[in-house]
Amino acid sequence: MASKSLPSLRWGILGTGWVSTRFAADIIVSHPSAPVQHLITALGTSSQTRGEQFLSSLSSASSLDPIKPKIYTDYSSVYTDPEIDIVYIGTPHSYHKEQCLAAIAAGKHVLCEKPFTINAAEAEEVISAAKAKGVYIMEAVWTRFFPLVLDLKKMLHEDKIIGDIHRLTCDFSLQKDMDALPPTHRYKDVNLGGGALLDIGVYPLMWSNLILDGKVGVEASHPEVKATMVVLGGVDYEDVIVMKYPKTNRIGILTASLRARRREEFLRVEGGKGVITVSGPGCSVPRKLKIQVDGEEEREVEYENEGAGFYFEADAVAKDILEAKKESAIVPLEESVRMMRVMDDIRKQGGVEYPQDK
Ligand SMILES: NC(=O)C1=CN([C@@H]2O[C@H](COP(=O)(O)OP(=O)(O)OC[C@H]3O[C@@H](n4cnc5c(N)ncnc54)[C@H](OP(=O)(O)O)[C@@H]3O)[C@@H](O)[C@H]2O)C=CC1
Ligand SMILES: O=C1OC[C@@H](O)[C@H](O)[C@H]1O
Repeated sequence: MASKSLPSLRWGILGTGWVSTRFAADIIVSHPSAPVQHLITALGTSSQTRGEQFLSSLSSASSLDPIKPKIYTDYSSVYTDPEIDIVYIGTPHSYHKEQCLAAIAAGKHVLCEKPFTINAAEAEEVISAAKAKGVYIMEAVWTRFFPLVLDLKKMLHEDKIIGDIHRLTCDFSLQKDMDALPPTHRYKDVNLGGGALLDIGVYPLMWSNLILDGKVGVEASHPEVKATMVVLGGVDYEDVIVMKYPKTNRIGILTASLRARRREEFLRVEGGKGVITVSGPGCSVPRKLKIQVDGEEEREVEYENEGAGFYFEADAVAKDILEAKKESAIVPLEESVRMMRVMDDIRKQGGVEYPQDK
């Protein structure tokens, strides 16, 4: 259990699906560096049964004490509950905008799953509302908070261990049986923001910006983007994206697929003095660096963490809120808008249009 002397951050979780389950399980376990005790105060779900299943699935249910989460079968009760400080949005992409706006209007802080919204116009609307209300909001780009990523940034950009970075390749593929999924599945339904780009293509784009640009938000430059997609039923199953960063003279080839085999080694960065590759169970979950520097013995660095590792981002959010910040320096709001603009451009080139674009 977390020390009783820690302040608490009271979460309301929207949606009881895949990511909410993992997020909740990770944050209720106390970690030595946690700046707060994370408390899950309430769930918003479409059904009482799903809410109960969600709570019983949390492996260490005892650490949910001293507060037993309330189950609301309407999401709106989460926004108005005075015992909630922050709303975590773990629902399909197309709900993000309206749920962010509703939570903000109720004066709650927000951590919203990636992609932040469906397009840049929606992202701008949410950010304006959060700024007007004076609440904290962040897109849950959890990968940026892994210690491996913080170390890699230092190796590449401060210590420059592979010299000038020239190019990278990055892939995120999930081998889904797309034919077997119902048309209403969030991977397939154009009304839910279906397709590979918004769901998993966001991660290769994140690595590309992180490595080839090195800056985020207003400090980052505007890359040139060329893209093509395989579009079936109105959504992209396959994406190939070429990124060029004129300011740094770096280039990247990014791929995402909902029907190709997952690659353990998903990222390769090449520089003038060496190569670094990154592997893990998914492009979102980096676990191992392989470092090859010219003239040195190759070495591997493995990173382990409890659970999936969502507590790194949750702790960073808690720290920001304790410090009365309104946005994250690691995932600033302008970076989320920039990502949405790049994805708008990629979709335009690839031929994917959502109802929200009209
Ligand atoms: N950071 C990360 O690693 C990950 C992030 N994500 C992001 O999280 C979001 C949710 O993804 P994921 O958890 O995989 O999705 P799931 O389909 O597993 O869960 C989504 C939940 O949202 C609620 N919901 C509300 N309306 C709908 C609807 N029309 N269709 C389906 N569900 C609905 C349901 O909860 P209920 O019935 O309880 O209301 C459902 O369980 C996405 O935006 C995705 O990009 C997803 C996976 C990993
Ligand atoms: O963010 C994600 O990472 C894991 C994938 O399985 C999921 O579809 C995606 O939303």
